[in-house]
Amino acid sequence: MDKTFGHRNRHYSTSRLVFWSTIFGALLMYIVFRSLRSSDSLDSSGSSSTPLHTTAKWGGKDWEQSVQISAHPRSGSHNSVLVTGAAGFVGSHVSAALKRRGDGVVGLDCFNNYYDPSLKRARQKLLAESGVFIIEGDINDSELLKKLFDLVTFTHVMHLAAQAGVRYAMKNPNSYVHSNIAGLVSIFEACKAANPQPAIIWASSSSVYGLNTKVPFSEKDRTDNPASLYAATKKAGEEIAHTYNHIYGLSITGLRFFTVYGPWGRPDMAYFFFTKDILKGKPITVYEGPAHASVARDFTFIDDIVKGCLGSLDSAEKSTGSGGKKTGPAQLRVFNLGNTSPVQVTRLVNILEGLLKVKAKKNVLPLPRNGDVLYTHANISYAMKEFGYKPTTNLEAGLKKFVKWYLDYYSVTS
Ligand SMILES: O=C(O)[C@H]1O[C@H](OP(=O)(O)OP(=O)(O)OC[C@H]2O[C@@H](n3ccc(=O)[nH]c3=O)[C@H](O)[C@@H]2O)[C@H](O)[C@@H](O)[C@H]1O
Repeated sequence: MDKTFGHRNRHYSTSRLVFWSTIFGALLMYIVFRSLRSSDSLDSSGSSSTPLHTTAKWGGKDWEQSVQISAHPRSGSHNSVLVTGAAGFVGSHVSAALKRRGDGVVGLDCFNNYYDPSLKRARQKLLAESGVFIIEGDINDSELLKKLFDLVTFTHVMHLAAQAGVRYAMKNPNSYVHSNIAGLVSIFEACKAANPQPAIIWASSSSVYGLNTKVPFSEKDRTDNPASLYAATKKAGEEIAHTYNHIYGLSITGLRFFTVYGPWGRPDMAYFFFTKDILKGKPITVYEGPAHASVARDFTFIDDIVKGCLGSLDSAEKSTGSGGKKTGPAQLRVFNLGNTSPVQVTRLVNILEGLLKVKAKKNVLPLPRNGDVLYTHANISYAMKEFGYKPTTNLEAGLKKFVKWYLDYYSVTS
């Protein structure tokens, strides 16, 4: 009996072993598959098609205390600012500048993997050392936003979180809808429901000018022909801002940034990966327009952009709504924040070759139909008049500061 059982047992235990090992194997495969998909990091071509937002965790007594301490302004300042995208390029520089002058600053960032998250973590660490707490969370998390507005009476929201990048929009369109449309509405919804309502300054883009031929670009120009989904989501953002201003009395200022560059920049931008590839001896692709026309950008150094962001914040009027109703007309503005002197991309490469002391290996290709435009050029007279915006760093000087940072950060001996 025992034997049979034994035998059966043995037979039974063998079949159980096979059964459970099959289950376990399948489970293991599933876990590996899921973890591969969630850590689906992008190669430089940005091939992932999964939305780049992440589910993050927040809350608890310690967390609430960190938020309130970080949001508290130093004496002499009355600003408590929520900076979304605070671990990003512009967001981290703006957060540091606000904190330096005594404003209370709380950051919010989803730390997605659109580009190397370790760069975002390094920015987060630097900001933590100056007393800026960055919450890991998604701007679409309305629960989180409500909690933040319950904890802090924010005077301003500097909304810089977005899915950036003109060309990547063709690879992962959902990420642009999630961050630049749904995310913007989520922020506006939280602000409209707050009492008192904050004033909002948010990142639009020079790309809204799209295929316009009248240069330099002025805020009064029509922006009806965006050339990329990225540009279209920013243009849509400006229309959405108009409705939240009109209905709820939110004071809203849109900032059309013109190809921002500088230390702690974005690895997905040409000046950054050109530097990396030139140092590695890898070829770079330089686009050219029809009839070999050179492509140009009104490259704007990050320190000038920070001045534009703070000037916009300081000149923003209060919102006029409360409890979801407006009590009077509210301020609605859009500013060009550029350098007013476009430079050809070929010139950018020459400057980098000089700074890096390495000759670039260039492949010249026609500008692909990937959403890129031939040129940008900002008319900044409106921002100049409204709050004295005045860029002071030209491309040579700015790239010198960027290259110095790059060589140090990646501890590359040039
Ligand atoms: O002003 C903005 O609102 C946008 O600025 C930035 O977009 P762009 O101005 O396109 O910058 P970027 O990609 O660095 O290409 C620079 C130049 O290099 C050319 N370019 C690019 C890649 C390449 O391989 N070769 C090349 O010649 C390319 O044709 C272009 O002429 C931000 O990414 C975007 O998020 C948004 O903020």
